[in-house]
Amino acid sequence: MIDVRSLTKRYGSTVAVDGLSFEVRRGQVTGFLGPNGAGKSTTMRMILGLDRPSEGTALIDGTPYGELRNPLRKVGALLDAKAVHGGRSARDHLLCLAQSNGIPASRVAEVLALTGLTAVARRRAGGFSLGMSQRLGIAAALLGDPEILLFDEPVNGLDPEGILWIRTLMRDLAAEGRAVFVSSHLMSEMAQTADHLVVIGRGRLIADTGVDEFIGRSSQAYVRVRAPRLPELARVLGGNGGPNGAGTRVEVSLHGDHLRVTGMGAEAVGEAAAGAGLALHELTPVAPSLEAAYMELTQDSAEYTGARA
Ligand SMILES: Nc1ncnc2c1ncn2[C@@H]1O[C@H](COP(=O)(O)OP(=O)(O)OP(=O)(O)O)[C@@H](O)[C@H]1O
Repeated sequence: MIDVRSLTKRYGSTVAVDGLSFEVRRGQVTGFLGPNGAGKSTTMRMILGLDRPSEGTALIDGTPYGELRNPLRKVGALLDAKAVHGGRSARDHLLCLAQSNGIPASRVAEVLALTGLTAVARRRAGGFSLGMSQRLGIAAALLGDPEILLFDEPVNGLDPEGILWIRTLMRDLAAEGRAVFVSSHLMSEMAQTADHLVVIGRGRLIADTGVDEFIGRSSQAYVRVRAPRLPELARVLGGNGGPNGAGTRVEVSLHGDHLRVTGMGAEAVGEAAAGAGLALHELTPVAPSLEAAYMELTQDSAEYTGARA
């Protein structure tokens, strides 16, 4: 697990990261979202011991990265795909990394195969396309078979096939029980990949929430519910009413044969119905625009925003 506590980083008068606290757990993909300049890369660099925090801590299973005995076996990271010695072949680059980290050379062929690079393994990494470089960066991250993985904007500049590949890989790694922490400034991308979201703006935490709750909390999203005993269900949900745990008002309105519920996620609606012994015929989370939910949340915290028309 990654445990970030009151993490702060100042560069002169710039506060890049401001009292950030969150956890990244095993078995799920945690999306790290924020507008450009929000402090995502700086946070990742501090987790990896590449930058020293001004205040606070970032621990890997209770230990700072710099004190891990076999860091590559514990944590794999892709920060900058182009940060590879261009003159070496992909295979030599990985062999070198394996050797200096006490990882058996046989693992190199495995990660080359995993990332689809076997056929180009003897080619110079300097001549690789961005997509191939990303794959090589990911191969390096996987070399030590680590339990924890960090990817900084891994799909930047990739074609749809590359994006799908990375998305599937991250899901598979989480399904194997690893902690996957991946940054992005695009909500749409994370919505399809992440289980959990840590959203920051101007270095501060804005939301630390499951993807479903995040969508449910947006004012634009609602849950569509059909049930044989609609009026009763409306009373139960409305009666839950008032501000819910997240501080949002629950609103229930009747639209023909169904209810629209805002301020409550589908899971909560289902459980409230079950608690009251009411059957459901449909329970559909409707998110008109995830991007809009994200914009709504981060608009005040974007460092660089264009002038509004
Ligand atoms: N070495 C540095 N010296 C001075 N300021 C820095 C340094 N590194 C980052 N910053 C500043 O810290 C803030 C956060 O930057 P960071 O790169 O962490 O954001 P980010 O969320 O990763 O953004 P992006 O999506 O654009 O990469 C920005 O204002 C940036 O200009």
